[in-house]
Amino acid sequence: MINYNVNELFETIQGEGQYTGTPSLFLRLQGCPVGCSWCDTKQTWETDKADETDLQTILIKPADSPTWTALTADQILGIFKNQGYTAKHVVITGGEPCMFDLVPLCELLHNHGYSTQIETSGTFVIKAPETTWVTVSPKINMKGGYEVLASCMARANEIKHPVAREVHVEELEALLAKSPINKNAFVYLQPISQKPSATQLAIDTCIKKNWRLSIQVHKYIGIS
Ligand SMILES: C[S@@+](CC[C@H](N)C(=O)[O-])C[C@H]1O[C@@H](n2cnc3c(N)ncnc32)[C@H](O)[C@@H]1O
Ligand SMILES: Nc1nc2[nH]cc(C(=O)O)c2c(=O)[nH]1
Ligand code: SF4
Ligand SMILES: [Mg+2]
Repeated sequence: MINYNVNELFETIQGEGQYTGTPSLFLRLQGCPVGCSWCDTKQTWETDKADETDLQTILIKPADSPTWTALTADQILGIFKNQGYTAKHVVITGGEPCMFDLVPLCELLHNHGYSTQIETSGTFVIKAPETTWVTVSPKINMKGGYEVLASCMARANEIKHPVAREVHVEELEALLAKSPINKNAFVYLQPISQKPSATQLAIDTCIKKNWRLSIQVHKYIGIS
């Protein structure tokens, strides 16, 4: 049975991409080797045995921390059912969730009436059912290898690319030119860290390219 290392589990409103505004159960998995300099969840990078804790500590986490607990798919479903949550959309993020085989977890959730979405960097093979909504935020020139990234791009329901400078737009254009995406997939630009110059770049480029804008709504309204 697969153990998923869980950093956080909470109910909120999806703040990014196509599902923005959707009440969602967030499952943040521990571990990511990619190392983006601007990453807003650096507390998830290392899976240190000394940071292993119990479920109650994870459920009441008051602030970002590297603590995690190992849970099976059945335990995660049990928590979703027993916590009094109303959201029926589950967002699996991290860290890098595709370090885990997400098929058994997503299938179990689908069988119990939940929809699922994963947020991934495109640096690991995506192991999730066909009906899982896949958000790929491609980590270009990072560890992982091009073949994996290309297969993730082809699988994506949406591409969501963080930008702060023109070079980030150019690297996405270069990737899209050599790496086909689904004809129904959406392309989003997301300003890095709410910087006004990044937001302006994203606005201007989205209008020019007919792409979509994803601002991290949760950060503007001060929710997790
Ligand atoms: C924290 S990552 C976790 C999932 C996965 N590792 C990934 O990168 O997609 C979730 C999303 O937040 C984005 N992100 C991370 N730090 C950001 C920042 N400072 N500003 C804007 N977006 C950020 C990522 O690119 C990704 O789309
Ligand atoms: N509200 C909210 N929406 C989000 N969308 C993607 C997030 C992430 O950290 O992956 C995130 C998050 O941390 N909070
Ligand atoms: S891949 Fe995702 S979690 Fe990993 S460092 Fe980059 S933004 Fe952070
Ligand atoms: Mg976040």
